[in-house]
Amino acid sequence: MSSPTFSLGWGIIGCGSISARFVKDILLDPKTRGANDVEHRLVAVGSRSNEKAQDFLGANAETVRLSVAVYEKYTDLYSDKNVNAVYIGLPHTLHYDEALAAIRAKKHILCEKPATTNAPELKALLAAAKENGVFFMEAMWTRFLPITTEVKRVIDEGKLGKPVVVHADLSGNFDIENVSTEHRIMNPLLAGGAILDLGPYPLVWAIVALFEHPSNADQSPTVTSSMIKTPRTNVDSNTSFTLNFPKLAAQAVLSCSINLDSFNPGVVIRFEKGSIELSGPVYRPEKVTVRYPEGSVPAIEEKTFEFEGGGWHFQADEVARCVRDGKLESGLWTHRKSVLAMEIFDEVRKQGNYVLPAGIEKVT
Ligand SMILES: NC(=O)C1=CN([C@@H]2O[C@H](COP(=O)(O)OP(=O)(O)OC[C@H]3O[C@@H](n4cnc5c(N)ncnc54)[C@H](OP(=O)(O)O)[C@@H]3O)[C@@H](O)[C@H]2O)C=CC1
Ligand SMILES: O=C1OC[C@@H](O)[C@H](O)[C@H]1O
Repeated sequence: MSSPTFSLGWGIIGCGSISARFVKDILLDPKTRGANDVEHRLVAVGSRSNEKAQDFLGANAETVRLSVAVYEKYTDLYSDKNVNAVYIGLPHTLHYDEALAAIRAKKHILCEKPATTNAPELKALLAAAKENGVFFMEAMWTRFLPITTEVKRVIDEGKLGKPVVVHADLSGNFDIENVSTEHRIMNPLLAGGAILDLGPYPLVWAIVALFEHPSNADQSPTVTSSMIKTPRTNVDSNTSFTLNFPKLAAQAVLSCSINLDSFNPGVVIRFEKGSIELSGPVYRPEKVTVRYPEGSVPAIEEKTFEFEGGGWHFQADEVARCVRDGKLESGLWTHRKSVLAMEIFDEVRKQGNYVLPAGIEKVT
């Protein structure tokens, strides 16, 4: 007899752009992606504006047919007994306060990237999650894509030998000469700039290929970085950071920009005996090209990954499975990896002298 499907009730905080994409994905039938064991219910949304929440629900053909509670105060959503897990879709600087409030209300958490504004905030959140016995995961959706599982398979198979260098970039053109200085990408009060918004994606590929490598033995890399800031608001427009993994004798050369389009391939992982290239946006690559050592048959292998939806649902399935199984963290995107990411970003900001306005970092 097959096990019953586990159903997770979601409360969404913030009716902005990424929340809309996440909701659209979780309302797709999980069977379209081969997930027969979990399903998702949209139970409630929290927005500072009731009108905006109604528009948010009205914009999605699926949600108009559902009965979804709307809360104008985020804290009221945390008290809704029907909400099992809260998705935090707010600008970076609000992740800490809102996740903490939801944790204290005993809700499981999926929190957008970067998990917090700095590492001390994240460590405090994780301690609170542990104390309250709730699951917490940073929404690093790229780690849960089928293409990422394939990249791991190729690395683990060992035909390419040891990884030596990872090159990865994520750029996005936000028209920074003209966009409002209030926009979250420009506004220092919302920790704007490239490193915290786009940096998590080149970094995830360094974590997949190098940090997770068994020979790295869980060692944190050393960090060297450089930043250019936009004179309009002094947030970083272009940042490069290099990570050295001494145990592996391997390096990641990573970058992110908010004033350029992305380029292809955005990720190249070079090994002793071959390479892996990923094309398409580095947050959701579509094609993987593996170049095997000379004489291999085949010498080159290409695979394209397609699925229904945007790809944010795979991480939601992970949350549902972990909650079902009583886990407090994911085994794939662990607390350790989120803390590592925040520690790297803290160091990059320190070396680039990117100081956030007083009071923005709630724990220092
Ligand atoms: N995983 C992914 O692919 C992506 C992740 N992100 C991450 O998601 C987060 C949100 O980004 P995004 O959805 O693009 O941002 P948006 O600006 O589109 O939405 C953020 C929402 O937060 C709420 N909010 C509450 N307080 C504020 C405030 N002071 N200023 C602005 N908004 C506020 C608003 O919702 P309301 O008014 O309804 O309360 C707003 O709509 C970021 O941390 C970003 O890194 C972003 C894009 C893609
Ligand atoms: O997570 C993200 O991915 C895509 C980018 O355009 C966006 O700014 C960022 O937050």
